[in-house]
Amino acid sequence: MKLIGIGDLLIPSSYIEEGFASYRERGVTVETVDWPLRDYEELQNINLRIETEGSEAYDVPDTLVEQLRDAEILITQFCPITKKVLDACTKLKLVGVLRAGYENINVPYASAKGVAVFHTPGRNATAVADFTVGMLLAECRNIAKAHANLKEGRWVRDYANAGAVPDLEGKTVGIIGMGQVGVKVAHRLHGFGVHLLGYDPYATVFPNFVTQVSLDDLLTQADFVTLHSRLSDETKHMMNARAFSLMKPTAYFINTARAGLVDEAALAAALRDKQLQGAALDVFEHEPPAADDPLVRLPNVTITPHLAGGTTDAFLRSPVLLAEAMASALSGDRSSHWIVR
Ligand SMILES: NC(=O)c1ccc[n+]([C@@H]2O[C@H](COP(=O)([O-])OP(=O)(O)OC[C@H]3O[C@@H](n4cnc5c(N)ncnc54)[C@H](O)[C@@H]3O)[C@@H](O)[C@H]2O)c1
Ligand SMILES: O=C(O)[C@H](O)[C@H](O)COP(=O)(O)O
Repeated sequence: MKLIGIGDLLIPSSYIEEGFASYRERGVTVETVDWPLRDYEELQNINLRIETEGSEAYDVPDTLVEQLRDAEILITQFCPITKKVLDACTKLKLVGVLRAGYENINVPYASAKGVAVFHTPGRNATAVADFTVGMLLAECRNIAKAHANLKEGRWVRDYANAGAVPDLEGKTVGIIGMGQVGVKVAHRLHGFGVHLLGYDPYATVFPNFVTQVSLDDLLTQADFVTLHSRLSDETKHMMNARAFSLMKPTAYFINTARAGLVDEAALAAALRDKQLQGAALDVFEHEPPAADDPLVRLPNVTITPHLAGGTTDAFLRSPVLLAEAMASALSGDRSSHWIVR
């Protein structure tokens, strides 16, 4: 069997080779190629989504397709596996995507050809959970704003929340979405002595120190609301003007998940009108946001450029997790719950 991994800027070929090294002992030839992208900005500017069969925005270069032809197993992170790739790779049996999301894979077309697609849920949940706690503290304790000021030579000790700077201990944190990231955020914050509320209509198991509540109860009671659901038609703009109006005027909102979960205009209005104390955001509808975007300009917002999932450990771990998940499939087993169905 031949496995070909497509390395990119975030998960290079060497990480894929390392992650799948044990496959060599199982008689699999492991080769890698590089997706010819020049920089990370180019990656962000390519529309990687394959909405439906036949509507594929990205034309995989012919030179790359030629290098993939012999693959029986293809591993990719962001490189789209389009109809063109799937038609060219006539021996293909398995595709592994080094991400939780798989919108860059033409899953319906792969399935129709009998090719199983694996994904890697939770691969960077540790990274995002750590970062979320950092963002929460950064905003309510003005860490990033003070750092920026002092770097510019300004000794500023009062910020938008002057007179209302909180301790975490004893406060209430509401977690929306108790999946891979949400649960890890709960475990981290438990150590701060906060009361934890959780809302997730689909999660079956909540940690025993998280009280399961309705979304409205969470929004009304929490001093901090942190968002960790996945973006779907159902969750798009779940944080809208009504949701922000339910929150305490002293409360903070943190989003390290997806911008589409939030009505950004409603959030900016709530922050400007002091319906909310502050926000910390890692994700934006337009990345990068315009310099005059209110969420960039407002004084009660801490912002970062979509950094939450980006630890070296997460990038190194992704091929290892995927290799473990796909191992039983080498002998034809198609029962893994990491197969996209
Ligand atoms: N900023 C970054 O760098 C970065 C990196 C990785 C992941 N993410 C994002 O973080 C978020 C969480 O990722 P994850 O791995 O924990 O996903 P996950 O799929 O494990 O968890 C998502 C949870 O959302 C829940 N959910 C679905 N509909 C809901 C609703 N209507 N209300 C509340 N909860 C609902 C699901 O039941 C699930 O438990 C995702 O949006 C993901 O795209 C961001
Ligand atoms: O940076 C992120 O948000 C994610 O790591 C990236 O966009 C895709 O990762 P996924 O959630 O699909 O694993």
